[in-house]
Amino acid sequence: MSLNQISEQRCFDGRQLRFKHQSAVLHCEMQFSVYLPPQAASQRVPALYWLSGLTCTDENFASKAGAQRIAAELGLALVIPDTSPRGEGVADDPQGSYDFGLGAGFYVNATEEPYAKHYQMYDYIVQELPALLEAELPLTSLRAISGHSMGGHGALVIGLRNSSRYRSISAFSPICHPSACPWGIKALTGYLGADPNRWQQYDAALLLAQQGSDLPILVDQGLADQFYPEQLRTETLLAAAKRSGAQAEIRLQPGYDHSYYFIASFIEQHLRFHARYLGLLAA
Ligand SMILES: N[C@@H](CCC(=O)N[C@@H](CSC=O)C(=O)NCC(=O)O)C(=O)O
Repeated sequence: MSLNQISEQRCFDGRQLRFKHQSAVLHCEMQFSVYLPPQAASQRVPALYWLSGLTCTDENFASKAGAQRIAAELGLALVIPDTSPRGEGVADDPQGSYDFGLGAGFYVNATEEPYAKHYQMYDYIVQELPALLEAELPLTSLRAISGHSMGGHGALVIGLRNSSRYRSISAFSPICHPSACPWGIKALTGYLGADPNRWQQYDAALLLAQQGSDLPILVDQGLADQFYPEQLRTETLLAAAKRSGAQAEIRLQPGYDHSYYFIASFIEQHLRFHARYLGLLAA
């Protein structure tokens, strides 16, 4: 067993678990959380991968979103990775700011020094973690992907680029067009270098406009979000969906901000959306 369990709590007759493991891709020890619904005691279950935002660890979503009750009802596992590599020797932002480096891996494979050795979060989420978890835990290979803000960007990019590995994509308040917002430009320059041509593979609005989507997409964006529209650029995703004819529902929700109160308000709808495409609910 290459997973070391750190903690366990009973939750809606299922198990809220936390593990650590040595990541070969990230070259460091990582922690992540998993919720196993009660059905996982007797059978393998599909999983929703949740990618969190800037400053988060694997604990924010597990403790704030209130997703476990519906996940237990549906028979859906929740896999909640950390947001960056961690530990001594992992380079951070030189200024120690919250939007780059530790807690801000942006789900890319870095090519620039001193980040390239550890900041390989794209491969960690797409390849290493599912392979590990499907070998060690009662999970099927049916997956969906979702996330918030930086994690919404990660979910959209990873889902769009890996349509054979997921059944559906959703996002809350995603950074839609990182090539053209302050958070994104800082991160993509730092991890990938100054050439914007290298950023396109990690830009959901550009990917969606160019290739459309083989997967259904659900996005919720609060209209009282302090980062909307400057950082999130939701209008670019709306335009890309329209242009490509993708099966994308992008909802603007009056009064909601960027917080986990917003996520908690709509997470049930996102879980039921994914459950339909994972075969857990009638279409
Ligand atoms: N500290 C920053 C804002 C940090 C922040 O709002 N983080 C969000 C995600 S933002 C995009 O990726 C978050 O999820 N925080 C954790 C939580 O539990 O709310 C600032 O001061 O502006």
